[in-house]
Amino acid sequence: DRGSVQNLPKSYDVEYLMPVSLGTPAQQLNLDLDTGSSDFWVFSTLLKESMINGQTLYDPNTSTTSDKMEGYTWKITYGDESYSSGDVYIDTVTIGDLTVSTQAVEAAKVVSEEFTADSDNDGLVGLGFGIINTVQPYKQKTFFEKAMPGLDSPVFTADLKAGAPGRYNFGYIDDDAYLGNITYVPVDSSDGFWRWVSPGFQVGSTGSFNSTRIHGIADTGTTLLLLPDGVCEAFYSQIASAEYEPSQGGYTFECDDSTVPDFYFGTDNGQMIRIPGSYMSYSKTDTSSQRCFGGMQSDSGVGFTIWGDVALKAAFVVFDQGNEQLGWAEK
Ligand SMILES: O[C@H]1CN[C@@H](c2nc(-c3ccc(C(F)(F)F)cc3)no2)C1
Repeated sequence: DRGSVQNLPKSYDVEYLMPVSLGTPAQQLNLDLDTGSSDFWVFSTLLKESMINGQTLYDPNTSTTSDKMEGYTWKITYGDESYSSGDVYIDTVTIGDLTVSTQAVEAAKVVSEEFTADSDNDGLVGLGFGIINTVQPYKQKTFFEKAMPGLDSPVFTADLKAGAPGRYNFGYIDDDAYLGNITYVPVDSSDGFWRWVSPGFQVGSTGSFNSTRIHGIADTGTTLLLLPDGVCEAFYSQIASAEYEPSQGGYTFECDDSTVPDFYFGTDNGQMIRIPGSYMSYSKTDTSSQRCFGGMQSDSGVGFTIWGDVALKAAFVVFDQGNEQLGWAEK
């Protein structure tokens, strides 16, 4: 079996949403696929009105295939301190023609103000590893873990694009979606993340390769590229107008600065992925100024590197759960 679904970036590629069908008759919601968490949760009719702001709600009571998991609850907090919690139902879920008939659907009863404010986002599909699922008393499998046994191949792929629709595929690798070869690196899933080690980085096409092992996770749900301070300093030192502005929350530079270099990160045996300099001007810091917030920022607040959308949208990425490895290819 296999599936394929288009993903759509929101403005500034802050997050990528995909259509998902839940229940019978099908209820279609737009969800955020997040490889950095492992809960499948949705805005639902269990929410108070004050927490809803245009989102599409999953209504378990009108689905003829839903069953409430009595006594089961969930509560999750994300990297930006946003959170949600609620009850759990079993129902059928279809993503890109791939159906899981008994998915644990976590129906929100409470969401934080950040989720309420994000009116396009109807919930998250966590495709990290199930050991970090938050459902109590017994954790539940991710959509991919439920689908995996029936798939042609135990993989899903992420093809995120800058300011354009991309695609998530399940169960197969589309050889027309990338250039050259896919380089695989081992994944340590013990903390539930897609954690891998990059051998180093290079700033600019003429820069030297810096061999320094960078431990981090591939996280489709994080917008930016969060890297060790030394790497950020090496990159921003090459940009004439770059400043570290704690008041703005990190590195900024003039949006029209023509000295912004490309950034390359190593995967394995000499392969590097090139992130175009244009991906590094994330957003205007405020309406008046012509300064942009950098797409690369320090990971010091997190404790490990996060290869978020700024990096992932430069590559074709294979999340190979069957073999616990990540595949990287140029595109
Ligand atoms: O926790 C880590 C796991 N992956 C990262 C992640 N963060 C979110 C998120 C999405 C939407 C919102 C909100 F809508 F603005 F509230 C907040 C956080 N989704 O994945 C961070």
